[in-house]
Amino acid sequence: MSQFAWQRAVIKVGSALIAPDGNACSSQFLLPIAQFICASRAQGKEVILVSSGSVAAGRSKIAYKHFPSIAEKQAMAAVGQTQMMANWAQLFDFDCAQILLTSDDLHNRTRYVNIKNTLRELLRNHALPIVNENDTVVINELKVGDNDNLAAYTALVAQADTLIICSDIDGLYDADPRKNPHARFIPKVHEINQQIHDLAGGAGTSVGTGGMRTKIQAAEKCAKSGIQTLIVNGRNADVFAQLSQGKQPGTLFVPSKNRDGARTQWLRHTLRSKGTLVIDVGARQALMHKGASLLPSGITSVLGSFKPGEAVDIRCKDQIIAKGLSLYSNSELVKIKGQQSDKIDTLLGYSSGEVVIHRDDMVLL
Ligand SMILES: Nc1ncnc2c1ncn2[C@@H]1O[C@H](COP(=O)(O)OP(=O)(O)O)[C@@H](O)[C@H]1O
Ligand SMILES: N[C@@H](CCC(=O)OP(=O)(O)O)C(=O)O
Repeated sequence: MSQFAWQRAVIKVGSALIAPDGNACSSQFLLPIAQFICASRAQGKEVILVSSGSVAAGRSKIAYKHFPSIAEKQAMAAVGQTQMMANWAQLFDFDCAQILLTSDDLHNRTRYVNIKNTLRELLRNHALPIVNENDTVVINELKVGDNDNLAAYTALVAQADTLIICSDIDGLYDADPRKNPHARFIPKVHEINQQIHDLAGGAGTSVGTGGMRTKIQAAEKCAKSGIQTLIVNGRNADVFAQLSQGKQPGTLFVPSKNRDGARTQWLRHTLRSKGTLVIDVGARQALMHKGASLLPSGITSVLGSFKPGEAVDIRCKDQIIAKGLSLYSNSELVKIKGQQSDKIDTLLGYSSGEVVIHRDDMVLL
């Protein structure tokens, strides 16, 4: 079995472990995880917990008909969150700190910095941060939506070196083992490409959200930032004994060698796009394969409302291929799209440069 080393980890625990029967908290699977956290801290390692389960924990407390509405689920989360926190807190003899986040918080620079500072202070004071999505205040479009991606964002903000996702399955298989009994286990993934994304299916139980699909997305975010991700079966106590001995159970996603710098990370993960530039196939080719900047001539349409300096998605046909900072506003781009760069001056009466998005201000997605 391979060795597994880390210093600062985000450990994500899914609903299936917090509330295994789907409607109340249980400590059944949490004890080995808590023991592992304590043992790791005693070795000088730092841990941040991302814990799901508030909706499942509060399910039996809120009346609903066949399927709970969004408001009913939000009420379940509000009741369940305190129970989930209490469930963890009883397993530790140090302070637990509740952090509830939304996607907005992670995409706003001031809030992002505040989250980063709070996490740093909590770790410095040996408290255990326990993060969940703030389900009360978000509607679907503004949600991170699943705690796998929330855990990846948390690992980025906290500058962790490792993300450990504790699920109800041993790791990644080449098909969902709940549906295909012949699925084969994959212990290590060196590159997260389309083929790996295609292996992943949805949630395995009614309490899980996102399934393996969102775990691979989380692993990809981390890999691009130099963070390793391990998916393990949190129902198997032996997994945590192995981790404590520095061994690697589960599926390890090796971090990318060409890790993003801080600016690229900011562009890729933190900045929220205010609009979309649709480009033609020639421009796509130039961006994807020639390292080119985006010129007005390759833009076929402009969507959304944005100012110069704001982030936009770059789309070709149905695929968003890149994101970048536009030097021009949407109304300026409507006038210069499809035109040669030397016409910008004449069309606008001024020019902010011959490119619309400079290569240095762009990330391929
Ligand atoms: N290729 C795959 N390999 C392993 N598990 C998969 C795969 N595709 C889908 N799954 C499903 O993902 C489930 C775990 O995700 P999920 O139900 O969201 O749990 P969690 O609460 O841990 O996030 C597994 O139980 C399994 O059924
Ligand atoms: N905020 C939700 C998290 C939902 C979620 O992502 O669940 P899971 O797939 O079990 O990690 C809750 O606490 O119920």
